[in-house]
Amino acid sequence: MTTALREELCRIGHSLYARGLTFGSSGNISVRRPEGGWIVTPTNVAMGDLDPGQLSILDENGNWIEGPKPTKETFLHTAMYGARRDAGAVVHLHSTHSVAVSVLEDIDPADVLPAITAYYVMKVGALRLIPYFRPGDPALGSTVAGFAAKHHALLLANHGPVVAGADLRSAQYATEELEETAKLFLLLQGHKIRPLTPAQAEALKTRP
Ligand SMILES: O=C(O)[C@@H](O)C(=O)COP(=O)(O)O
Ligand SMILES: [Zn+2]
Repeated sequence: MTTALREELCRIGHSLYARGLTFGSSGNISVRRPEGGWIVTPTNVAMGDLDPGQLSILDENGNWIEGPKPTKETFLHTAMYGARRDAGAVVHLHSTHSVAVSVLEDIDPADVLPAITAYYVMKVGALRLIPYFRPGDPALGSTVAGFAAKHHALLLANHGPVVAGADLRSAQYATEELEETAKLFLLLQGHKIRPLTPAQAEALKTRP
């Protein structure tokens, strides 16, 4: 099982990198292990170079116990899991349009992007903006912990998205949907838009 999870994590990292959704050695991914603890990406490794045999292992307390040195955002991932007991995976990227939106003045920190499409509402919901912290600053962990229970998708100001999902695929797809919606939002700047109404958005919470 762990071997399959390691391979899946790397396949997703390679795919994200190949499609230009994160660059250089930016971004990090983690997944919960069925036997306890987490598999996380090592620090300073490009998503395109992830190797299933070279991933970091954390125990159930978030301590590094095996493999190469984990991402410097380990506390960010563990803060997400701490607040969301149902989360099985977390993805953080530097996807361009999401980062661009994170820099805009006059966005609503409680709900950064309008409900442009149904798919966005279903995959992301209310996107919370987190104030700027230097990457790797442990103070980011406590701030994130305060919002993550209500929001599985967070946008770190002047940095990028962090998204939790039930499993790797869910976290990946939600992060990709966030990036595409950020792109649409930027494309629509200067245009009058007609987002979904609150009633239309609310109706998406129940399955047809
Ligand atoms: O922006 C940063 O520096 C980190 O958040 C990041 O994306 C990559 O850091 P590592 O995972 O430690 O390589
Ligand atoms: Zn980052």
